[in-house]
Amino acid sequence: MITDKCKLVNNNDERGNYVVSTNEIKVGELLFSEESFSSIPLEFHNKQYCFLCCKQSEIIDDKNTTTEEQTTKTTTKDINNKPIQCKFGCNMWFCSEECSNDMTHQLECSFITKFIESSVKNECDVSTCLLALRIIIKNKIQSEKYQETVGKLSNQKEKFLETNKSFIEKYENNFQQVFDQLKQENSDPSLLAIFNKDEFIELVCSIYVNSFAGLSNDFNRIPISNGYFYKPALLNHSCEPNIFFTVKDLKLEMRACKKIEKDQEIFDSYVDLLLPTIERQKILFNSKNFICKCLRCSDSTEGERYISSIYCFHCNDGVEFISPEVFYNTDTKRLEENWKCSNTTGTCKFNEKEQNQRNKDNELEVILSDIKEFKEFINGEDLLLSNVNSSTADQEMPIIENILKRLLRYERDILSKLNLNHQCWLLFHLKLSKTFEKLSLVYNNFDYLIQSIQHYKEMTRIVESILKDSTSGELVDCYCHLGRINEKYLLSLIKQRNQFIQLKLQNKNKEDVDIEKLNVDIKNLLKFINHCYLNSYNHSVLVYGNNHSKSIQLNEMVLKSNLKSTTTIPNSTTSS
Ligand SMILES: C[S@@+](CC[C@H](N)C(=O)[O-])C[C@H]1O[C@@H](n2cnc3c(N)ncnc32)[C@H](O)[C@@H]1O
Repeated sequence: MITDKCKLVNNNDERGNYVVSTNEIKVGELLFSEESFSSIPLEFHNKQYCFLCCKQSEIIDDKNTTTEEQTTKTTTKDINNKPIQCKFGCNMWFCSEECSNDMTHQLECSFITKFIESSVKNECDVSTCLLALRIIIKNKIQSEKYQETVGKLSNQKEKFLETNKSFIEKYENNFQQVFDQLKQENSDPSLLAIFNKDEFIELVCSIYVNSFAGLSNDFNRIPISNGYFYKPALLNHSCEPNIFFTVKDLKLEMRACKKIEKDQEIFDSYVDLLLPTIERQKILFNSKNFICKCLRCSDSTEGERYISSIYCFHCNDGVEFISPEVFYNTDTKRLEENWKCSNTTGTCKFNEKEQNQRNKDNELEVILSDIKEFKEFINGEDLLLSNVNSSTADQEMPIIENILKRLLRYERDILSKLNLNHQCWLLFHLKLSKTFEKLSLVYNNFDYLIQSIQHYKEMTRIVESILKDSTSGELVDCYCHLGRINEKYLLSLIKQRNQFIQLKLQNKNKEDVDIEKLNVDIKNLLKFINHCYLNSYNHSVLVYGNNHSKSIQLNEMVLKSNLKSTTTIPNSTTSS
């Protein structure tokens, strides 16, 4: 038994050991709560994250500006905890004296700068190297705990040697260079004796396969830490998982995101579920050494999600789609796609061709290359948008207009050929929603906000249809943000209505404005905002639990936007 709800099953096939439930588990029920053996913040130079416990503290910036995200993560306790810089030499930041004086850190301190520099030079992942270093030291201090937990995780080095030998060599070189340098500098031999290359490499492989990312506590969910846990690492992967995990500081919690029957296998997901099959499979193959055979991966339509599907250019009826089946080619040793049309009547010319010809079809190749170009374009423009503000807007506007024009051209020429759930549509709606929201802020313009809302709604629809019957952190964020942008729209509407009333009172209103209709619109909008926050809250309680800061915050937003508790429609100065 791992907990009272699940047990480990020993198994020798390629999937290895796995975990099954011992009872029926309801959606939202907590399966595990475990503190990591060791963790490392990803932004290790940033004073906002404690280098030891990864806790995120609030930094009040010099200009005293508070963004939406900053507000969400502020807590009174955090503000009181001023970051402390390491006094042993590495200059990292800690949340408290206790963390900065920790024995593990004192022992690792003199290695840190060298490991960072060498890892960058050798193109090794710095956080993985720092985490391996910390685990080795902690193993010496808490060897019993190590042996009983993470020390039992299966060895992953052999699999990496089989599939990715150069990966191992890269990390071996890195380790060797750091230690040669330390020896030359006459570092304390008793300290150097703690480390050996084999243990380091085994840990690096294990961290790649078994570690868990902690995401920021705001609604952007940016990866901020890498943690090494025991029980959670026993779970196998599925692209249709039945649990959702969250990491906060050092603690990982897993909750059921679907109902789990007794004796059913428990799966988490090692990848972003909004990605199409080929991208998920590449990540799993390259960093976790296996090919996923779950139902979603085995079906070219991804269980009718159609994230990679293209309208069939032969059937041309808007009903049939060409979709890829992903497979591992043992000759090329690569993951490849086999394309096929969904038309089963035998009338599709695309399907009449041999598989090889289908994959090399000219028209298909053009669309796939267009998709690639579109994705490169979408990923390249974020920086520009984040820099725009009212003072620079006039200079930036021509560039933004150009981006919008290009996006609309892509919509007409490329996206119109893709299923409405295609990954490109998701990226397109997200990008346009962000762009219009930014523009509405800079120009205080109503129409931009409406467009931003429309695109975000469509994006939320796609996310929902990908996640299907499952609850998830992504849905918490989607509904919360949808509520937020609608709230901005609500404020604009109220402001407009109040202006009309003022003008009417002064008999200056030349337009025949229907104030009653505006009031109904405002009421309906408030209802919709409440519905968004309620949805977000309901998902949050299931995936993060009642006491999580997001659930508490969302509960307040639900109450605030509840029409029944709001006796009058809020005016523009009191509502927020
Ligand atoms: C975090 S471990 C999970 C526990 C593992 N089965 C064990 O015995 O230690 C991840 C490794 O398990 C295997 N694995 C996990 N999910 C799998 C799946 N869906 N299909 C095949 N192998 C899988 C892969 O070898 C992967 O690198």
